[in-house]
Amino acid sequence: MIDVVAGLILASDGRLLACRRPEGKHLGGKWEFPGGKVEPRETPEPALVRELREELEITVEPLRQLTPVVHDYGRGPIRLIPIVCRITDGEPHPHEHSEIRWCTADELDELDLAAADLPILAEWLSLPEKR
Ligand SMILES: Nc1nc2c([nH]c(=O)n2[C@H]2C[C@H](O)[C@@H](COP(=O)(O)OP(=O)(O)OP(=O)(O)O)O2)c(=O)[nH]1
Repeated sequence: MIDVVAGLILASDGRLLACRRPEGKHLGGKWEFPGGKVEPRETPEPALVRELREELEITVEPLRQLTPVVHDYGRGPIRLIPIVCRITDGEPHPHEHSEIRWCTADELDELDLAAADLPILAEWLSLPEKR
């Protein structure tokens, strides 16, 4: 099982940052919550901080973890670990995505998200307090 962290980056206005995977890559054109694979002997929160520095040039503070989702795209199972976080330093500049967008809950619902992200969005939308 491969562990992948995904950051639900929460802005002060309640929007979340959605990122689009580049064409040509696995799941190209799909939207996701940015993050990546957890390395051996790494734990999810430091992995998220590392990945978001690399991908977006931001520093984040993890706030809380939501329910992990196990999914198989036909290349073996991944465990997608969602972590709500906020930016403590920097503005997002995409290095590995074709597009990034701050989205309200309704806007997220309209995006063509990667399949493994759908239960994560559903949990987020169901939370009475979005923080
Ligand atoms: N980072 C991230 N990956 C996700 C999300 N949803 C989702 O299904 N994935 C999948 C895509 C990949 O199969 C896997 C890890 O993605 P990655 O972006 O870290 O790795 P990668 O591009 O090097 O993946 P790969 O092409 O080598 O498979 O998790 C998500 O919200 N964020």
